[in-house]
Amino acid sequence: MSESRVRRAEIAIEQTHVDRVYARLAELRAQAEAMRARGYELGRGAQREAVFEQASMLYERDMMVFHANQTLQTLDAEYEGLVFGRLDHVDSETVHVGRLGIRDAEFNNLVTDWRAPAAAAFYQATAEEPMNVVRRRVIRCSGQSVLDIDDDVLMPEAVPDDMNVVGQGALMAALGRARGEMMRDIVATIQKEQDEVIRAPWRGVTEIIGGPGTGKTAVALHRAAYLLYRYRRRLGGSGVLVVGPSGIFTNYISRVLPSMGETNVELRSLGQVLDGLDATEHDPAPLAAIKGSLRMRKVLSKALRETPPDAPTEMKIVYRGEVIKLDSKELNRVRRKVHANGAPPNRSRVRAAETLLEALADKAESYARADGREFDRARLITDLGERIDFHRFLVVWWPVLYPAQVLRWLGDERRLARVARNVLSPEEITLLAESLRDRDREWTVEDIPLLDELRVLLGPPPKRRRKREPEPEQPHEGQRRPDHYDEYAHIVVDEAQDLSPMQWRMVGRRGKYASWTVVGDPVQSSWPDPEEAANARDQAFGPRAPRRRYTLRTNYRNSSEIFELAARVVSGHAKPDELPRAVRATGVTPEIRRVDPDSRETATQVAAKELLEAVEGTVGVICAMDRVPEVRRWVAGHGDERLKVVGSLDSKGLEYDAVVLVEPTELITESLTGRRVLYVALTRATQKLTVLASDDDWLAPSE
Ligand SMILES: Nc1ncnc2c1ncn2[C@@H]1O[C@H](COP(=O)(O)OP(=O)(O)OP(=O)(O)O)[C@@H](O)[C@H]1O
Repeated sequence: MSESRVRRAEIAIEQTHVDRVYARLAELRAQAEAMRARGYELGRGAQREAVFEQASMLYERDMMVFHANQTLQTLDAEYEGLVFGRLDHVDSETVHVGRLGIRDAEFNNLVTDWRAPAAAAFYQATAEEPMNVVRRRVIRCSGQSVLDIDDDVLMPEAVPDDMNVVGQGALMAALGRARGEMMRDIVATIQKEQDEVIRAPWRGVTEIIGGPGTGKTAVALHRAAYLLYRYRRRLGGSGVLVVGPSGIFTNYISRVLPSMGETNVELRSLGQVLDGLDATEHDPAPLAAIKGSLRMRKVLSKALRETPPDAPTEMKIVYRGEVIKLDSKELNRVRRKVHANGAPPNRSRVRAAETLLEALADKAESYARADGREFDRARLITDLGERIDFHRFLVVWWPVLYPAQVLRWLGDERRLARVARNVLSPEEITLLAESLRDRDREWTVEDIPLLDELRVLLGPPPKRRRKREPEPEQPHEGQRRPDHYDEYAHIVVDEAQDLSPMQWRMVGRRGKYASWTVVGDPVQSSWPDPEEAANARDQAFGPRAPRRRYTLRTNYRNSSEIFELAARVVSGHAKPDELPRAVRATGVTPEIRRVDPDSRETATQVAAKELLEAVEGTVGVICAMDRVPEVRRWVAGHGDERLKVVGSLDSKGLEYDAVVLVEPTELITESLTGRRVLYVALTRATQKLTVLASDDDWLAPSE
């Protein structure tokens, strides 16, 4: 038989199996629907029963509806190719591997979940250690149709006569495929070194180190899916948080987990970690360095002890015909005394009232003593403590403080200089005050950890009393995170090398009892003080957390030609063994075009057009952050959805079929860690790269 007929015949065999799987899926769905309906029915019946039966029926109803909903949620996920693999074992047993485990009515496995131990050989078997697998087959589907198959023979000596082997290289085929706007899952082609990381124990801290394109992000997301599958009880309730560098990035990876049926995962960019805020803009590098440094803790904790700008500087209250007065010095003394207790200000209202009353009593006592009068201290304290004018004063003198308000106070340079004395330099104080002064300015990504720090330092504002409304009766729809609960059971931090110490504190707060998967490439780091960040990071993990570290060494993204150029640019900043090995040669070398500044716009338009024509998938135009609006205007005319303009810092973690890189030297000069940012930008393309440069500085051997 010719190769193509064999292939067609084998595809037909797999199609028959896939058809059985979908038929069974429809049955399971119908059963789950019926169960849910029965559950509701039971609930209605319960209302007529005596209290005891009622309670047990309602419980049963809740459980039925809960399980039915969970099953439906799993069955309804939009699986891209439910079945994607098959193992033929030496004893002729076959196992189909998929995104979900499905059994037939007799409890035989139709599909084994990729995360189950029985599927591990799909990723771990090699020719050296075949784990009794004769043939490993990758099945590529679109919806319910089998498009293609690809086989690996692991035990050539054990191939039976009637076993056909088709094609070769599912991995290379996957790597060469066009990229879309969203990252895809890699369940069908996870490599052995990656699988080890995915299935590593859940406790403690799992660090994934590796160069660009080594699949760190993909592996971390698959690990989250794996952990949720294996430890659903432990992790399901308080959930998994994935923190990425930018909104563009979290959007880019947002389809991966749902495509594996996992929805109990929260994806947040660093600008979104604090509930209710969504910062996207970055501060310039020198300012970001100040705001990210641990020194800001000192500044903030001093700032909130200051007198609020609008607070009265004097208190006068009339008691029994006499005016008792506290001047600003005396009031400040009272304030200091309350703060000396160390409790958050929003929790110190009562103490502030008591201390103020004591100060008023001291004052009145001194007047009385001077006049030789009798004085009833306890009486004065009780009387004044009940007076409305005393409380009116208290709410403006010791107001409830909100993080945004306190941070804005520091826009007043004199105030900032007072609280940052000996902590920040005068230049730093000027720079920071200037950035916080403008009230119309949106919060930046770097402001968010400061606001979060203040949130904790200030304590929660007292709750307004509201009339309690009865909760509407609802059967619970599965394990849900409680609202406003900001702790997680597992936290994945991507691009961890860039987190500032203050950002580590913010993320650490959400994982006091969590286990961690931390992803990074030290060579891509854009944070200037790695040691300070490492300490903050260790604090976030907790001192006793067991740690394991994995290094991924194969670059699956870039063609070897593209990666060679990137490696050259960063050579002075990385040890040779820190750079990964790109496995896919395309024969297409990157193009470096010399453009003078006047022709930049046209050159960008031309290069973008060429690349859009040359590749099937996405094209990214990467430039310095400052240049983004201008470059967006230049290429707006293309009107092609596949074309995206992105600033250097926002390009982290993303990838495109082809990239136009505009003025590489500008990427070096705009950031504190220069060449590393350029290295990131140069490693975004899978197939083609065009660099437009008006100078050669970026190519010069680095210091
Ligand atoms: N085993 C695999 N099979 C198929 N594709 C893979 C595999 N491993 C990685 N890839 C692909 O390689 C590309 C790079 O992966 P990913 O973005 O996870 O790398 P990264 O290490 O996080 O990169 P960077 O640090 O540069 O952002 C992605 O398109 C991913 O799907």
